[in-house]
Parts: sequence; C-alpha cells; structure tokens
Amino acid sequence: MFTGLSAFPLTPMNEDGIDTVAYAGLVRRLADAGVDSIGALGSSGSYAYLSREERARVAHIAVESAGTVPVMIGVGALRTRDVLLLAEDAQKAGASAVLLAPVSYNKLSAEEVYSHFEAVTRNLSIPLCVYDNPGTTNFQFSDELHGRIAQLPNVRSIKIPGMPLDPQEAKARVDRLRALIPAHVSIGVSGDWFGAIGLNAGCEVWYSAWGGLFPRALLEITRAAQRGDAQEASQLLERLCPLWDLVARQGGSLRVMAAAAELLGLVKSPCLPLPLKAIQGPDRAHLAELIASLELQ
Ligand SMILES: N[C@@H](CC=O)C(=O)O
Repeated sequence: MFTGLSAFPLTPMNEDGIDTVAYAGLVRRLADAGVDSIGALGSSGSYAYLSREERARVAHIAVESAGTVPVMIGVGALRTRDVLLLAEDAQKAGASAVLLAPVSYNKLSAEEVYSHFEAVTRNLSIPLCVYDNPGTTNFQFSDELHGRIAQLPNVRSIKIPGMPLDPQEAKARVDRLRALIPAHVSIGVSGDWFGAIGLNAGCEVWYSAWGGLFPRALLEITRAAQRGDAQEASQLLERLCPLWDLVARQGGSLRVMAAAAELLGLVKSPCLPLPLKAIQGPDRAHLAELIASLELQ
C-alpha cells in the first residue's frame, strides 16, 4: 500500500462532533477516484484535535467507506500509552496501517523518540509509517534516527517533509536516506508542492493533503512520475503554483483545504474543530477563482 498517491482527507466537524455523513462522502470520493491509499487522521484530518472516541469513529467510517482501498490511520499522541490505545482502536477498525508522528509538548530527545516507536511497533500487528513532520511536532529526525527506526518490526514507510527543489539535490537526498533504510521500507514525500520532485527523485509514495480533496489532479501528476515522465509530472504540478502560493501565504494547507471543501459543498461550514477556522475574506474569494480556473475536482 505504500506506493503511488496516498490521499489525506479532512475530518469534517459539525455541532455534534464528527460529520459522519460528509466524512464518508469524502472518503468514498477518494476511493472512486482511484487513489492508492487513504491517510485518515493525518494533520489534514485534524487528528490532534480529536478525542479517542472521535478518532475510533473516524477510523471505522474510513475503513468502511474506502472499500478495497487500504486505509492508514494516524495514531499520534503525546503519551506512548495513548498511542498504544489508539493503535489498538485502529487495528480493531480494520486499518491496513498506522501513521505515527512523535507528537510533543516538551521537546523530545532522539532516544525518547526511538523508544516511543520501539514500544508501539512491538505491540502492532499491522504496518507502520513514520510521520516526520517537524512543523507540527517540533522534532527534527536525523537520517541516522530514520535508519534505526526503519529496522524496527512493522515499519514499512517513512513520510518525509519536503525535498530540495533542485532535482539532483533531491535525488541525493533520497539516495542518502535509501542507503540507511531497508529495501522493504518505502520513502514517501509530503508537502504537496514537492510531490513531483520527490517522486521524480525516487520516492515511492506521495503523502498528499490536497490529494484528499482533488484526487484526480494529483493522481495525474503521480501517474506521470510513475511512468517516468518527470517533465510532465513537474509541469502538471507547476500549473498548481497559484494554489501553493495561497497555501504559503496562509501558513499551511488545512484552513485553505477546509475553505475549498466548503466552497465545493463537500462539507458544511464551519467544518474545522474550533479554534481552527477555514480562510475567509479576499483569499477565500481568490481560492474560489483558482478552483474554477485550474478546473480542480
Ligand atoms: N501531512 C499531511 C499529508 C501530506 O501532506 C497530513 O498529515 O494530512
């Protein structure tokens, strides 16, 4: 399951908690578009804002609605004990894999992160993807730590943030990591504007937030890269630059994705867990124009 496009849907909320109908619709839409896997409860799925019960509910709906498409469930939490419970819930829901970020409040040491992954993988019976996302966890993995964690049982993929923009430097980055991790562990790129460069540099999977909303456009890029058409993949991604510029201006994808989902009528407004809010004002109007002009669907 750790190849191609892994799409990360939003988790829409309403006044009662999870908007289960809208969520099932978002997941079915991804499965119908033909994504290779679905990443439920990633950062785009607001995992850090939800209770254990809400997360278990989301995991069940994701697996049920995805049909035959494998589902990976985010199980990150501050305490190892809570991660173990969340991983148990994900396995009970029928998840194909779990995604684990070293969530922190106090800055974690490399040894603490290693022990955390060691404890979780020891208790898992499904694959795990290591979620490297310093922007939200405040933890910077070294390549050496990735190499150590990748040797643990059940580790099958690493989701790395970003990529050098120069193709040769990107390839060197992937090659350096590849030399440290076993062949059965795939390397995935995230940060959507790096998708084509990462796949072209040898990443096997694109972990994509916007793939959770516009699967067809991002699948086109993924398939071009997979068939070796690096130029086509880069050009298709560059076409979306105005969207990436808007995301950069807003400091991340989540609030922009929420507004896009609301504009498309895929979720009701407001759809994010408070205090988060979808973008409003001129940038929201600009987003509506972009969705139309870029023919995103
Ligand atoms: N980081 C995103 C996915 C890829 O960009 C998420 O966790 O939702």
